[in-house]
Amino acid sequence: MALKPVLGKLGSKRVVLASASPRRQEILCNVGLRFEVVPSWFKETLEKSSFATPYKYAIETAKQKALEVANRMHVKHLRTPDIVIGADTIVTVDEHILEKPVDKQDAYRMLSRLSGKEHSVFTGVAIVHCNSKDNRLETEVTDFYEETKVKFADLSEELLWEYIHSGEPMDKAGGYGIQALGGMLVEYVHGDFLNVVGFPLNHFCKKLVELYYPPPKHTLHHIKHDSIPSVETFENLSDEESDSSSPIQYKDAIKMDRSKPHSSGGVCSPGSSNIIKPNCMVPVENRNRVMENPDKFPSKIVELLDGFRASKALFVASKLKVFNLLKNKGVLQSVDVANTINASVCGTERLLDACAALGLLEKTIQGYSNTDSANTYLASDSEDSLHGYIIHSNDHLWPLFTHLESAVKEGTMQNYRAFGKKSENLFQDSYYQSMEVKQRFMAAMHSIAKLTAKDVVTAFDLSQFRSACDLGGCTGALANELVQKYPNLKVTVFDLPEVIANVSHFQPVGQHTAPVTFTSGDFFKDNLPAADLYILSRILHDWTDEKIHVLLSKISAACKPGCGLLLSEMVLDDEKKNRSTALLQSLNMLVQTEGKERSGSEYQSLLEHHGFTSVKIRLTGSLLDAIFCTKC
Ligand SMILES: Cc1cn([C@@H]2O[C@H](COP(=O)(O)OP(=O)(O)OP(=O)(O)O)[C@@H](O)[C@H]2O)c(=O)[nH]c1=O
Repeated sequence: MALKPVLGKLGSKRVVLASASPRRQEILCNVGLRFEVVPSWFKETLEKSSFATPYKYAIETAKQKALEVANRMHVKHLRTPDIVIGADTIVTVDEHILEKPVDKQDAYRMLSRLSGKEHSVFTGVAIVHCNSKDNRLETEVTDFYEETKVKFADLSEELLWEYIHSGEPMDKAGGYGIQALGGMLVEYVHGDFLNVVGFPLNHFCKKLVELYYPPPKHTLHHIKHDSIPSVETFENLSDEESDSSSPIQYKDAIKMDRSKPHSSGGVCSPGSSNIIKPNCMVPVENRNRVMENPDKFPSKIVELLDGFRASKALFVASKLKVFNLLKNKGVLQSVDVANTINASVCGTERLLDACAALGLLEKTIQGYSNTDSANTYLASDSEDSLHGYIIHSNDHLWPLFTHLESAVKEGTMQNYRAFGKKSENLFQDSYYQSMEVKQRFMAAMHSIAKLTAKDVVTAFDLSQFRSACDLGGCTGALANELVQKYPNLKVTVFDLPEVIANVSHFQPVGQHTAPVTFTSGDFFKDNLPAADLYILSRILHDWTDEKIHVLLSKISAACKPGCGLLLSEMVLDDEKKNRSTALLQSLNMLVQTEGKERSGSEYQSLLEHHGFTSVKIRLTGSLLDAIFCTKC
């Protein structure tokens, strides 16, 4: 395949898209690029008049977005990404730069300016290569821009307002979306259509070729097609060569591999499903889609086949406290590990080797030691440990998943099959039936909440609220993060009495912020504590739509106009085919609860039904996304 090597070069790298734009995510997803999404917090406030041309402004904003994410990820001691991609789209007309409208009047001003005229859409893109040296972040930035000209038809007042009331303009530069209803306003497009949508894919691929391969000019062919912009093929690029760590190294030039089956040369054909056509919704490919070349080894399928073995190796090493031992002792031979954990030498050696091959441990001639991420996330006594969730996965989720087939056939939870107990009252019967199970469950929820809380509380500006109530807030991990970020906020955690009785040993020590208050009760039965911000984190996914309506109507009744509601859940894409972690989590909800994961539009319609408006969704790139709305 001629196209694959270009993106294939990024296959072994940790690529981060520093953008909350769902369109950018779709465009890159559609071509099979694997990446994480970490939206940038950079505020688009650069002084426009200080830039000689609009595109320089777009490039600089794109650069600042990407650098902010690169720095944040580095500082947070997450694994520093290899590449961060940032982009910024602006519309220019009559020497004015139009960004996203702030309200409907602003959208009106923008669209009436564009009416009957040709304007330019610029997208600036920054590709930031990151390198962590002596704990310092080094970055190398490559940037470019693309311009597309678009002409609008004359827009009547009626059409204009109808379009504005559709809600489409609000999160889009220039106040329109050419890929949807906005396409109906357009007379012509000159240039790259995807550039208008938010990401100049063709130019991006050319940049990758420039970065990773010396372009042998004589082999570039141009293909023209009526409806599609011309595309240069990259057909003599092989994806078999070793990956160079620096993209700037031109010397490891690509070699033609004529022995490999080639595509017929047409990069984009009219029938190709990866092309976004004007006025039609973009099909989103699953980023983890099993794309195998049948002539080659089916490595993706084999990886999936192995998945359960890898999970179980992690679970068992965690259960046997191997990571705690190595954190304390540094480096040990397998025999010493075996003796300490009271296990066979031959079994321990195989487990340690598997963990090393999976990247959880380092293996040297001196013996085995923890990787940095094992020290941070796998040792049970670490601040950010995931140990609780791992043990919950082994002891609770694993038995449930062995009954996945029955769950799929019957469409119901499998608690009875897995544990011999009916779950009439889900939490009481499944998680709080014994002290041991309850503590394990709380530790699991605590570790996930700690891992995700910062992303959730910073997804939206909540500084206008004075009191918050985290319904089902369990150990208070999210609440504690909230009071750190908003010291003037008084936060109450509301949860079942069994939970509240056990929260004390999960509280942070030495924290100098206002304490969180814990109140016991059942949010389905009891009155809710008064607050001007309610929070439901990983709650709605436990329940059916009917029960969600009961809960939301109670919250809605407790809310005065202007009160906020913050949800955090894994949000599925609307077509439910793109976010495999969230889709697997939905299977996870099937085997153990009445609930499921939902898409952004599903949450939106549930919320709007109860008078919550201005529903905003932030994909955080972490394990939990955030949804915010206000009571009107
Ligand atoms: C003209 C046009 C724009 N857009 C969207 O407008 C946003 C631009 O804003 P941005 O500041 O570049 O990006 P963002 O959405 O704020 O995301 P981020 O990268 O996080 O700053 C992006 O979404 C684009 O798709 C469309 O979807 N269709 C169109 O026809």
